[in-house]
Amino acid sequence: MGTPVPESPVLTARSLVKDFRGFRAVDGVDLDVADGAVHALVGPNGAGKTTLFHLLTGFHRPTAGRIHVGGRDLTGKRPEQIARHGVARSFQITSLFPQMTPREHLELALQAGTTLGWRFWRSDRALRRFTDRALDLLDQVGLAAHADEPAGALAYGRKRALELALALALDPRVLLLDEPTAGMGTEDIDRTVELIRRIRAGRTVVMVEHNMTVVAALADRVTVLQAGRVLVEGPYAEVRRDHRVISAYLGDARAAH
Ligand SMILES: Nc1ncnc2c1ncn2[C@@H]1O[C@H](COP(=O)(O)OP(=O)(O)OP(=O)(O)O)[C@@H](O)[C@H]1O
Repeated sequence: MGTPVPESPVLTARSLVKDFRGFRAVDGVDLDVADGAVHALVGPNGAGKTTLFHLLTGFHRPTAGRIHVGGRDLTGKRPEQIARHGVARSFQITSLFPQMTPREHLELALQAGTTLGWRFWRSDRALRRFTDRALDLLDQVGLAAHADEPAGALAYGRKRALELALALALDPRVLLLDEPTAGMGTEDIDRTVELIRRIRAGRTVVMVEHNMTVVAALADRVTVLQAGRVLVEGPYAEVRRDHRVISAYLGDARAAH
């Protein structure tokens, strides 16, 4: 019997750096996201969470360092190339088309994601397949009853649920969520936590999240960033007790609420 091999991470970053005209927003970050985990990125305002998120999804090119997904080096790849390797991110509401219905958004996303040719997906059978899958995804995020309303008329929480469904349309192995509960009231937050619990099955979730109750409810591991660096990394229960985190982040957050 050999030594047990530690669970291999699905997503890793090594010595990741991002400079903006001389300002170092991400400063040598190492990150290991375990396969199947919910991994939260937290930290005070300006810590570099969003910049790191953009680096991991190819929306920013790193100044230095490397990013691997499933053992493959994807450093410097474009967002669509990274998406093709099973990494999808939630999109912001601003990317929704107000006149289009949730079903139409999903059908479009599913069509765009197919490798089948134009002729194929114009056939009735193919279109029906997209419609069935679109309705299935809308059902998963609790939007089945709103499938045919204009997206612009949906309540805020439902728009965010539609963003999630759009990311799920790619059936990603790794799903990155940018502040999934930002701007939500308690009811929508609870619903979103339940939703993430459901959709995490069979995939890995990385989320930037300010709400520590949400982090506590969902995250297996937490990386705390401060001034572009990893301050602490570990399970939430340990991280929340770490005195450096309490003073750098939780203390600030408590003071602010
Ligand atoms: N495009 C940019 N150009 C210049 N500076 C930037 C740019 N994007 C981010 N920064 C700076 O990098 C630092 C980290 O920003 P980032 O948005 O990643 O932090 P954050 O942890 O996500 O903060 P918040 O919680 O407020 O969203 C900040 O000081 C910010 O002003």
